[in-house]
Amino acid sequence: MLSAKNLTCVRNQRVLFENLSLELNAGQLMYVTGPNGAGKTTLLRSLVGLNQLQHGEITFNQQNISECGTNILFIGHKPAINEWLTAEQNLLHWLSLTQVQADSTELLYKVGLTGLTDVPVRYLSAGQKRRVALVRMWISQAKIWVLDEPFTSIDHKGVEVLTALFKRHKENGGYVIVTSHQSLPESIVDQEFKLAYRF
Ligand SMILES: Nc1ncnc2c1ncn2[C@@H]1O[C@H](COP(=O)(O)OP(=O)(O)OP(=O)(O)O)[C@@H](O)[C@H]1O
Repeated sequence: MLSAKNLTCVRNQRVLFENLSLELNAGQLMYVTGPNGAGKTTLLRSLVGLNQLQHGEITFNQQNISECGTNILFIGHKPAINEWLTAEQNLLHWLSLTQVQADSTELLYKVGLTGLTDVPVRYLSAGQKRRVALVRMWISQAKIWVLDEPFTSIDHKGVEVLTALFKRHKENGGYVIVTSHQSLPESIVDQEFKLAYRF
């Protein structure tokens, strides 16, 4: 179980959230919603230990989240990709950091990036760049996926592909925490967490 207890975060003298607690079980997806500036990104970064909190504790199966690095896949809303390299070169780099054996051509086909072998990422469209960033979901062995706005710039077909991937991850006992300003299919959402804007 992923558990967060009594999280408090203050930014620029504004309390974003206070005594916030949540729990997510294996095989569940949590959809974090809220207006611009409410603190969704801050909450997601906090959940994976990338953000300093004023107060609170986050554990995964009773272990502090800071000790669970290999079990977490975090994809932020800014694509953490090297734009001077091609999609395949980025993918090969990520593969080299894992024990996963995978065919890069097949993976790029799965994410809809076929035929862009020689194109540096900086020349790709916004949606194609997003797809490069998201390819990490296909090679990840992490149980916990924390995804900030994964659907931004992604077309209808791409959203369907991602939704199917979330479903498969859940069926395999994975955890998914996702923010989106687009609505998610109800069938894959187990919990909606509404973050209010605090003044
Ligand atoms: N490191 C930081 N230093 C100062 N202020 C910050 C920092 N990180 C976030 N904030 C502020 O915290 C607030 C919440 O930001 P956050 O990005 O978490 O919101 P959000 O709900 O994800 O918004 P959006 O829907 O627009 O993406 C914003 O007012 C932002 O300026």
